[in-house]
Amino acid sequence: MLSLATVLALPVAVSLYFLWTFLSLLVRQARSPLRHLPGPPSTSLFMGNLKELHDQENNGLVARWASSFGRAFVYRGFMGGRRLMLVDPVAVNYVMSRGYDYPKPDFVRDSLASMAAGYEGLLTAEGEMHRKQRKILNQAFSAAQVKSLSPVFWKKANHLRDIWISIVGSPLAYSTPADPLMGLDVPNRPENRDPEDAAPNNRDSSAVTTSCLPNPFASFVPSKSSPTFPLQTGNASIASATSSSAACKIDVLPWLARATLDVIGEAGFGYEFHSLDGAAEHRENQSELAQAFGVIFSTARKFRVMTILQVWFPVLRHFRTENSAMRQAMATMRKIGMELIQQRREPVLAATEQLVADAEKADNIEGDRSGLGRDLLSVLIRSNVAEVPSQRMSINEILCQISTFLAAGHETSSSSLTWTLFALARNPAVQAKLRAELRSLDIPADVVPSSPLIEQIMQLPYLDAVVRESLRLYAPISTTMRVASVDDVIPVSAPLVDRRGQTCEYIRVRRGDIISIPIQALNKSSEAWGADAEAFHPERWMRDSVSTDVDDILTRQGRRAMVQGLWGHMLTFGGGTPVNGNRSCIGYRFALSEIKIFLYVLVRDLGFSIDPNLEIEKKVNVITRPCVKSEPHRGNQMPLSIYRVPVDTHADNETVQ
Ligand code: HEM
Repeated sequence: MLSLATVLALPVAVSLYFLWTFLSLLVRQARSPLRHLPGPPSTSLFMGNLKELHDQENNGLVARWASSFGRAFVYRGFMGGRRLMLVDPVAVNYVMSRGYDYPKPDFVRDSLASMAAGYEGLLTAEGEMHRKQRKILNQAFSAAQVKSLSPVFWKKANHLRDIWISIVGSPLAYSTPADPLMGLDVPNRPENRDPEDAAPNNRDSSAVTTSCLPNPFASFVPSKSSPTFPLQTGNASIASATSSSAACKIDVLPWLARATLDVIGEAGFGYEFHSLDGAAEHRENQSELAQAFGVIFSTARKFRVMTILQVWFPVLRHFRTENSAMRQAMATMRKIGMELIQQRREPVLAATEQLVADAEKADNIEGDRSGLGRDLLSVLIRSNVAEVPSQRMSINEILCQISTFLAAGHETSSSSLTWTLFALARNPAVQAKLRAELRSLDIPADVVPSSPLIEQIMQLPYLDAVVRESLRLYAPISTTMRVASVDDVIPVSAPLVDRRGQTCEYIRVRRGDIISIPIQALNKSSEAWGADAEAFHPERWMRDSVSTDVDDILTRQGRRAMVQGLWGHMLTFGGGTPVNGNRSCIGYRFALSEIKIFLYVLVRDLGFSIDPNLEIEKKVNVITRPCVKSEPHRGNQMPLSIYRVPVDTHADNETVQ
């Protein structure tokens, strides 16, 4: 029998814990040097400035704050917690290039981990574990290895092109409403509904999405619309402009998400998701793993009060409620990951042993390892049996990498492709010029191009300029967050004046201070990119007769961005250094190659336009996705009109709406 004292002790201990945690956080906040920096007033006791920030991609809030408060200012997070926002290029470069001193905050890692990445995947690992994994995995993303994946990109791009052509040819054939996420309806079944859902019949509208809790796994975009719907009246001009075919309105977002999931499944792991076959009449082809991902992503998109409390009270992270569908989905992911490893283990290890034996026979002590498979799964399997601990990954680490790469590797690319097609639809002259360039290379669709031909696609200057400009204006990951793991001083490009009127040569931070890096706002800074920074203007990247070096061209245009970043003077793919934490995108070559090949295949034969009255907004839930402003109830979508462009159409004659 429990004594009364024991019964009372538990709630008292729990209350004390919460009080203690809360008070120590308040004390820490009060003592943080960030309190001296200027910033906007908090607009909510509980949410700080987060509600306003939620729409920052559409209202230019960060730029306005920066013009009022300077290049480093403080805004308020949950319960008024101070967060440092950096738009100063020197400060941004300093933080981003010190990935291990400035890791991802715990609540970000927790959030990523609970959505399939686990704590041991490349996105979530920190310190030595991350350094080891990055070194092992780099070989699967070398330029040569990515080049060898071109046939997969080509095949999937053509598959999508054929589907769109068949829809354009016969709109009604696809008019059955289908869930864009492979027809999944699992989370909507009453038995699978999450008890925390306020309005179970209106699942997504009850879930507030936010950019404050980065979650790349929240990114499978269950738009509420059918991926295709028949052409509406009023678009007759498109049909007449494209004599040989009518246009069809298609929500390109879910189609591109399917295509890029199929790409990473096959290119990374030799796994067929069959998600492009997932239109209404092919549901039986959808893979088990695709369905599991659907459940995980749609559950992960929800944002609840509990999530906020878990940021402040870490103990609550142990009380995550997962419904049965989520638990089942996680188990399926693990099971299929294990199957993939088992299937490939023997051939990979046999090939490795053979190479070692051959090397010994040839008295080659170093061992020629060039013949080893460098695909992601082979690299992972070999790492599991490596003798040297610094090259070895456990089975759990490998399983985490599989889910990490499947998730991180497809939604970013599909978001990027979606926004590029949107930009082309909104800029018909750019689209026509690009198509003319693409058609200058005559590659038959039914033949996988040779390596030199693929290289020619990669080198097309206008295609390159369009991709750069789109990745600048529509960075799929629009904000990233870091936390100071040590007390530090961050250098700045010019002295700051703090709230006390004192001039500071640097920013002082304390261990535990949270830092926001607004990637998208930096990419659109007029200081770096000029007065037309907000405009889609691929010409800014064009090589000219004086120079073929884009860096040189940008400098001469006075547009040289001051942020270093991994690629193109932008943080679109993040940044970092091997010495102190390279947290930049390991898959950027993969993404660039995939995006260029998809654009080549799709834009060469198909035209894209958009109703000029449609207002498209950015919605951020780690990944930036489009929404139609007047149709928030439909969720994420990008309805474009697609039509065939006859081969004899010349750029000058193209009258695209
Ligand atoms: C347009 C497409 C893509 C964009 C814009 C993009 C962007 C980024 C960014 C900004 C980061 C750093 C995040 C942070 O530090 O907070 C990142 C990390 C990462 N990306 Fe990508 N990514 C893309 C495609 C891909 C692809 C195709 C893959 C894999 C096939 C991939 C795998 C990863 C992984 C594993 C990380 C974590 C790296 C680490 O921490 O060491 N990404 N990506």
